[in-house]
Amino acid sequence: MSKGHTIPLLHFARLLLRRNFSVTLFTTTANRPFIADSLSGTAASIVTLPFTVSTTNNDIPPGIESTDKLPSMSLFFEFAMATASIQPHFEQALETLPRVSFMVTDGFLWWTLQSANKFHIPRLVFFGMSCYSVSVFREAEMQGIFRGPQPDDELVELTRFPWIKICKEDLEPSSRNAEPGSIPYEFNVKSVGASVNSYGTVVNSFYELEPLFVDYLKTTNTSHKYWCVGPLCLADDVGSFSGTKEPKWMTWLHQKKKFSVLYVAFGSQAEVSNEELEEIAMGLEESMVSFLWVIRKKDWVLPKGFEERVEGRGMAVREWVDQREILNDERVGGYVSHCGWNSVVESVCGGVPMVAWPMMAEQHVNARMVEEELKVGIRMETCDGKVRGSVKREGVSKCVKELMEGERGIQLRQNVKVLARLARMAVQEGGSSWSALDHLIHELCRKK
Ligand SMILES: O=c1ccn([C@@H]2O[C@H](COP(=O)(O)OP(=O)(O)O[C@H]3O[C@H](CO)[C@@H](O)[C@H](O)[C@H]3O)[C@@H](O)[C@H]2O)c(=O)[nH]1
Repeated sequence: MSKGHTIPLLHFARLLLRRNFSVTLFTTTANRPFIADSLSGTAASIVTLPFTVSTTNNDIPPGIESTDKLPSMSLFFEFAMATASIQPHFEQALETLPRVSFMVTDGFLWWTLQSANKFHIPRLVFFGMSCYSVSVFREAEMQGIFRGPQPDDELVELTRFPWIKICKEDLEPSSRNAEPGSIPYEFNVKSVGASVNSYGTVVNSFYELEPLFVDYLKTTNTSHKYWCVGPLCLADDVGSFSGTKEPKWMTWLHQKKKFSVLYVAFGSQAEVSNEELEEIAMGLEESMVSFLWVIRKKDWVLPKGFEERVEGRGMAVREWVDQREILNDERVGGYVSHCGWNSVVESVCGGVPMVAWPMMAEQHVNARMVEEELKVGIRMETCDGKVRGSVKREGVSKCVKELMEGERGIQLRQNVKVLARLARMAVQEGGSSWSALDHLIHELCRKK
């Protein structure tokens, strides 16, 4: 019930359909059109379950069934906890299905493990995170870094991976400071507990991207399996989600030169403040680079005269775009990204280097991976150099110029192109992700 989780799961469904599996998608009323649209023309069945949010203080208006529609992401934990009301409907529907080989459910829907156990169906978890971030969080947790006495922004070396240094600020404050008994704490305990006790995890990644971390997860927890079957975004032809009429931004993009356009977008749910939007606008204007900027916020007004001043060179849109199509266009030469894992993977597959500007969830650790481990991006400069420090127009302008016009940008583009090639090889017949899916199918279907 979050676009960043739904989209890769839909791609995974396509992979299974292509291998002649019969696939049933469970969703809720308001989410059904998105799912049905994405899977149109396939043989997937869709089951719609009712969802009524009932929270203690009624902060979540009725009819909200996806995190990108929440009035504020601070309501996320209440929203996620409320999904447990779907469980009886889910189980009723499971009773009507023919024999099920396995279920793949979102890591946030912890209660699906109980249902899976009741019906003797192996549950595979999908969290949508990289093996790098799961490994880093696990090691940091075991070393007690997030509860240590050091200042929030002091970097601490991971004993297991000594070249990686992280600080408390790399973990979301709502998780770091969650008190036992609080909703965030209970939610984390439930979802992590259910995940650990599930049969295995499906990962939207590929072995060659992060071999050390895939091996680490596989060897440190032998009772739980990991299958890297990605990049899942390659399961679908680019552009297959779009309608028939070319959107105005694609027509605009098609008039530009190779590698000349900077794409700026922050995923489906990050909350960018009005002050930050103002700094982005002014930074992009000052940089003189050509840009395509997706502003999700409907009620924020662009600075006076901005559109006239950047006319021809820059375009700002508020619609839902086909991001994969944009990142696969050779005219796009850089991406200012919040580092949601899907966006990182899509950027890698498109061969597009990044300016990493993490905002929430595990994105700060993803940003470290992008810059320090994969070497396919630079970190957005904050005014005080701190991980969660504020970003000003000078930082925006400097970083995007470095990416689009500097020597470092050229090197990063070369690095990411290598990974893009490896990504394609991984999903081809005989590639690592192809084989991982073979093993998954063989193991779970033979088990039945
Ligand atoms: O206009 C838009 C906006 C988004 N997208 C797509 O939406 C997805 C967004 O996913 P992601 O980049 O991962 O960002 P979030 O939506 O913020 O994802 C959440 O889920 C991810 C997977 O768990 C986490 O890595 C993130 O931190 C978390 O915020 C991607 O496939 C984008 O291509 C579009 O196609 N068009």
